[in-house]
Amino acid sequence: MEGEKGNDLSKDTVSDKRQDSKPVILIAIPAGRRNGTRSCEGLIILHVILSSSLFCFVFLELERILAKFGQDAQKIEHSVLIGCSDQHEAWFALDLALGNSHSSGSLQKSEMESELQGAFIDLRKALFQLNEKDASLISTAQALLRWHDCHQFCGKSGQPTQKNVAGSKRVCASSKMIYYPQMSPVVITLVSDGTRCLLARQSSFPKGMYSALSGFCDVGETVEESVRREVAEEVGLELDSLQYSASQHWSFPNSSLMIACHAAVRPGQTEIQVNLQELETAEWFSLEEVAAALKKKGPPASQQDGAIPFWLPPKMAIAHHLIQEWVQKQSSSSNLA
Ligand SMILES: NC(=O)C1=CN([C@@H]2O[C@H](COP(=O)(O)OP(=O)(O)OC[C@H]3O[C@@H](n4cnc5c(N)ncnc54)[C@H](O)[C@@H]3O)[C@@H](O)[C@H]2O)C=CC1
Ligand SMILES: [Mg+2]
Repeated sequence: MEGEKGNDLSKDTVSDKRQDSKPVILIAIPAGRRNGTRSCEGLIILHVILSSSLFCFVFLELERILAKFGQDAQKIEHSVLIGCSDQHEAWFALDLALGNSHSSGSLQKSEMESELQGAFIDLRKALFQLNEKDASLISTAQALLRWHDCHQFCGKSGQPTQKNVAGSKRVCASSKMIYYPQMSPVVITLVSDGTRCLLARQSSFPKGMYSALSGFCDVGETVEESVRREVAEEVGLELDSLQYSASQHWSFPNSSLMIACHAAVRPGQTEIQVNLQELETAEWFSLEEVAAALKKKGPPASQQDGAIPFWLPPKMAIAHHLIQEWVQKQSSSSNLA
C-alpha cells in the first residue's frame, strides 16, 4: 500500500470525504480477548494476503460481504481513520469482531477466511511480513480499535460514550468528558561500558532472545529519570551518561511509545545485580558476539544439546535499531584506533 499516514487531512472533517471507494482494512479481535490486559498480547489477528501486503476492501465490497454474512452495514460506522494516501484517500480500519465456532450471532472466522480467500494471522507475525509503512498502519489500527473497545463507558458518569466519526476521541453526553486515545511511554536503554553492551532476557521472551533493558515510565518522571530508575531497578547499575536515539509506536501489551536511549556506565562500575523478579538473566556481550548475532535472521535452530544460541530482536523492533547503532559506533571507533 502506498502513501503516508498523517497527511494534512483533518481527523474531524474526514467523514465528509468518506466515499464508497475508500479502502478499509479489516481487523479481527477475538471475543474473549478484548479486555485490553496483558493477556491480549500477541493475540490480535489481522487479515494479510500472502504477497506480504495489506489486503484492503472498498466500502461497497465490504457492505456486500457483511450483508452476505447477515450483518448490518451500520457496522462500518465503527471503523476508525488510520491514515491516508498521498492522493488524500482516507484509510479506515474495522474490527470484524469475529467469533469462534461456539459463539452465535457473530461472524465466523473460517467462513470469513474462505469468502476473502485469505487467512487471519497473529499481529506479531503480520508485523514481520509487512513493510514499514504497512506495519505502522496496522499497529495504529489495532491500537485505536482496542482503545475504543475498552472505553465504551464514561469513567465519571458510567454512561455510554460516543465515538466521533474519525475515531480520534469519545465523548460522554452526560458528563461532557472527552476521552482521547492513550499511549504508555516506555524507555528502552542499551547500556555500554565502553567495549561491551548489556543485554537481558525476560522469561516471556522467545528462547535464546536477548534485548535491551526496558520499562514503563512512572507518572511524574522525566525520560532521563525513568531510564536511570529502570536500569538501577533491573540490574543495579548507576548510569554515568545517557543519550536519546529514536522512538517507535509499539502495539504490545497495549499501545506504547517506545523511547530508545544509549547509556554508559563508568569504567570499573560494571558489576550487575539482576532483579530476578523482572528479568531471567542479564549479561555483558562483546562487540564480536553482538555483531555476529545481528547477522543472523530470526531464531537460530537449536544445537545438538538442545540449547538455542543467543539471538537478537528482529529489525522492526526498536531494540534492534539500538543494538545496530551501538555496533556501528563501536566498529567505527575501533577502526579509527
Ligand atoms: N519494541 C521493542 O524493541 C521492545 C519493546 N518492549 C516493550 O516494552 C514493554 C515494557 O517493557 P517491560 O520491561 O515489560 O516493562 P517493566 O520493566 O516496566 O515491567 C512490566 C510491568 O510494569 C507494570 N506496568 C507499569 N505501568 C504499566 C503500563 N502502563 N502498562 C502495562 N504494565 C505496566 C506491570 O506490572 C508490568 O508487568 C513490554 O511490554 C514490551 O512489549 C520491550 C523490549 C523491546
Ligand atoms: Mg523491564
